[in-house]
Order: sequence, then structure tokens, then C-alpha cells
Amino acid sequence: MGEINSAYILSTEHRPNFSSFIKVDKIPIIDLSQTSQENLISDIGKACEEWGFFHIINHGVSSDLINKVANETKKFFQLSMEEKKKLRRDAVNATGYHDSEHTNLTKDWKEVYDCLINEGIQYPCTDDPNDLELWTLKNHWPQSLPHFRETIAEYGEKLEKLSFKLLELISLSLGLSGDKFFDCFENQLSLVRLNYYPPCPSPDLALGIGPHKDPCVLTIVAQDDTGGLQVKNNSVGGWVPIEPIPGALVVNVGDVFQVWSNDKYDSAIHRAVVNSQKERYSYPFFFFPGHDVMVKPAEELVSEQGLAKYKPYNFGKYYSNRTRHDFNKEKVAGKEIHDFKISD
Ligand SMILES: O=C(O)CCC(=O)C(=O)O
Ligand SMILES: [Fe+2]
Repeated sequence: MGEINSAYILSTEHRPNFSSFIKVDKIPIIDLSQTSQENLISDIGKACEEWGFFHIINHGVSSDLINKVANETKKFFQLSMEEKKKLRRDAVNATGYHDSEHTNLTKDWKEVYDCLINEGIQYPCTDDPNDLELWTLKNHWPQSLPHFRETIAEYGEKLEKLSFKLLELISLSLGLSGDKFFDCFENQLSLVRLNYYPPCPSPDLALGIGPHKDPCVLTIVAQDDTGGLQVKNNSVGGWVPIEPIPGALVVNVGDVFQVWSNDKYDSAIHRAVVNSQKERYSYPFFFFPGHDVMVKPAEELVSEQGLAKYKPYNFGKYYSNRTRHDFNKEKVAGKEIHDFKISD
């Protein structure tokens, strides 16, 4: 076992136990090209209900584009630390390079690069409800990689389109109209993230990213063939690896959909383990609403179920609180959707 910096070392109960992973072949694979729209909607609804995670195939994002993203990502993370740090994230602009992300106050074994698909979008300066001032957000582009920007922008554009398709299908699976939430994306804060997980000498002591739920509406992830992403599933009793399938993308339900669905769908807890042999790359797209959106359970589902399970929250204020405190590595209230839960 090698030596790693103590900032990465998890407390005993949070360490991944490699002998306890539960291999199942049940993570649903949804073929988006299937002819029956009815079957497609019902398969997606079942996958959201049972796992909150599924693979998609025939999704329309070419392997050629994903290979180009992979090449640019590799080149990006190979830049000198001096160059990467010039593109560093700060407390306001949660975009750019970052190598000290923490989940649950322990450092993640990874480097990341984030960029907004809509550069110039606005976002609250603070989480104070009385402070109405907005920042204009910008990306940090590496000047020394001539094809990086256009490649990542093209990837963002394709995944945004696919996200709208999934949004429509998931809404229909809840019995809502397909375009029910489309307006929420006028000022969308959606992000492309590039994740680089270097080989780790002690993969049993650290995690690439610790257990978390995604705060967005939904996430789509392209991953390389290394493996490491896992979902927690209580009905099978533990951590289930999401094995990479060549050409497939992974989709997971985010916190906003959990609230919109009034808990019919769960934003599943997931994490990424690392290994001592091989680096891993993944390329998530986080589909976020605009800062001005009030997130609350869909009224159709509230009337059906007889009660709303969440208090409404302003997405921009919530996200600003979360980003600032994550940056400062502070644990505070109002960072998780359970903080808005109405106890039943
Ligand atoms: O690396 C992955 O496969 C997923 C990473 C992830 O969960 C995240 O960045 O939120
Ligand atoms: Fe995630």
C-alpha cells in the first residue's frame, strides 16, 4: 500500500470496501431509438423509480465527438500545474480548474474542469434573499489548446439537446406534460465537467468523489472504459458498480427532479472509486435550471398524493449557498434538498 496525503484519507466507516461491491446486471439499458414511445416512457419511469440511474444507447451523440472530448481532456490535464492554476475556480465563478474538491469535508482524489454552456449567464452574488445583485459568469478557456473550446462547446450543445429529450420523457413518465418544465431552462446554469482521476496508491483509503447526490435536474455522463462509478441502492443492500458499456451514456436523476416528482423519483447517492493501476476520465453534463426558478413539487402530483413533500426554494440562492460553502469547505444548512423537506 502506498502513501497518500492525509487530506484524502477517509474515516474508517466511509472507506470503500472492495470486497463488498454488489455486481448486478440489472442497471437498466434504455434504447432511445425504440419505436414504441409508450414502452420507452414506461421503461424510463421504471428505471427512475427503481434505480435513479440508467444507461442510454442510440442517443445520437457520436463516438467521434466523445473521442474528441477525451483527447482534449487528456491534453488539458497534462498542462503544467502553473498553467492549470491560471484557470482556477474561485468563490464566485464556480467554473475552471479545481484540484481540491471536497465531498463531506474529505478531499477527492481527482482534478476537474467545469465550464458553463451559456457563458455570460447571471447568477446571485450571495445567498442573502434580500441581495438582488447578480454576477455575470464566465468560463476560463486554456489558450494553449486551439481545439479545446470548440470541442467542449459542441459536446455541451449535443448534451443539452439530449437533456431536453430526457426531460420530456421523464416528465411524461410522471404523467405530466412533456414540456412542463421547459421554461425553467431559459437562464440555465448547465455545466460540462471534465473529471480526471489519477491512479491512487491507496484506493481503499480515498475516493475519486465521495457519496453525494447531484443538485441538478438530471446528469448525463460519458465515461472511459476504466470503471469506478457506483450507485448506492438500498434494495440490493449496498454499492453497485455502473460498469461502462461501450457507446452508452449514463443518466441519473438529480435533486431538482426528486423535488419536482414529489419523491416519486429519487436522486440516487453515488460515488467514484479509484484504482492503483489506471487513470480514469469522465465527462458529465449537469442540466441546471436558471437562477430565477422556484423549485417545488409539481402541483399535479401534489393533488394526486394529497401533500407537497418540499417547501419551495429559489434555485439561484440555494446554489449560491452551496457553491460558496463548498468552496470554503464549510458544512451549513440549506445545502441539501432534505433541508427543504416537509416532514410527513
Ligand atoms: O466520474 C463519474 O463517473 C461521476 C462523477 C460525479 O458523480 C460528479 O462529478 O458529480
Ligand atoms: Fe455526481
